[in-house]
Amino acid sequence: MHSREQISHDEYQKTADWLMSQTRHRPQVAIICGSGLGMLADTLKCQDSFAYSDIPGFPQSTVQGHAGRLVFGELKGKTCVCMQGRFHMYEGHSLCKTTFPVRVFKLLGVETLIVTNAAGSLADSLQPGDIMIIKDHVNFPGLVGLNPLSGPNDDKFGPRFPAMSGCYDKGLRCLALDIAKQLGVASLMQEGVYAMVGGPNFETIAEARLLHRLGVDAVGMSTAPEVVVATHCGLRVFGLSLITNKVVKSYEDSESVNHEGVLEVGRLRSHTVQQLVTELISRMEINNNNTINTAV
Ligand SMILES: O=P(O)(O)O[C@@H]1C[C@H](O)[C@@H](CO)O1
Ligand code: HPA
Repeated sequence: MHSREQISHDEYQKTADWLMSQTRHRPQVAIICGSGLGMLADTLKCQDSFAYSDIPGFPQSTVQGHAGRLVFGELKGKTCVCMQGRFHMYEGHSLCKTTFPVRVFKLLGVETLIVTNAAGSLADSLQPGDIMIIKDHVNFPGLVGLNPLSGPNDDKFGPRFPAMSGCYDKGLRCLALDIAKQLGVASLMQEGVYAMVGGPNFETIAEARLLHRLGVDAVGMSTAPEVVVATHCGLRVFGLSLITNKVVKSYEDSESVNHEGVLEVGRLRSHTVQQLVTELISRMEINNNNTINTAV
């Protein structure tokens, strides 16, 4: 684990410059697709897509259900960039590598980041197939010093000590709940607290009980570092957890979770997640006025 690896501003800039030389899209919104949720990119029109292996400086995806493609395109009048596949700490990436794309998005002019993930539920009110709007998170690796912002601060991106108290935008959370009502899927949706654990193993029963007692509603292995870096550099953030399984909390329970089951729930709910994200992007207000840059 190289958690203290540093990436210079120039390296982020080089990747952003390369992307801007390859596509005329200038994205306002970035989407990170969680396990089994890569179909979110399919909604984009006028696509330009790049394999991660072709993008200078980009890490590689190694997890099944994470295709490893960056897709640019238009959605309901907004320009978007979508990561079909994210990077996890448990793959052996340093935290600054797992969050590398977020700073590149900032340099591309992105203003809003939408993060999605697959997660197991601890709250009794959350069933597999439900969608949790992330209200807040507990960054367990971060609490013990595994933080992508560790090391010298890059003041060009943000301050040394960024506040995280309002990191999931309240206006977007309210808008998403409103959209859920209009789409007739409000019964599937509620707000909750996501916790990131390091993975790659799923939780023991004792760990599940601990998380439950701490007030965690859903647990996963990603998202928090991306949100920390996004908030540090001033991006507005919206997050969704697709609940793919109930975390086993009882010694009497003979069920156990596996990655195939996680991906399967992603496929089953793909249409609803797509509709929600599309409507949210369509209705969100954007301050800047990026459109396709015909000069490139
Ligand atoms: O990328 P996400 O957080 O959606 O992936 C979750 C956590 C693990 O990577 C995997 C477990 O099935 O899904
Ligand atoms: N625990 C951790 N990560 C997960 C889970 C889980 O139960 N389900 C999907 N990702």
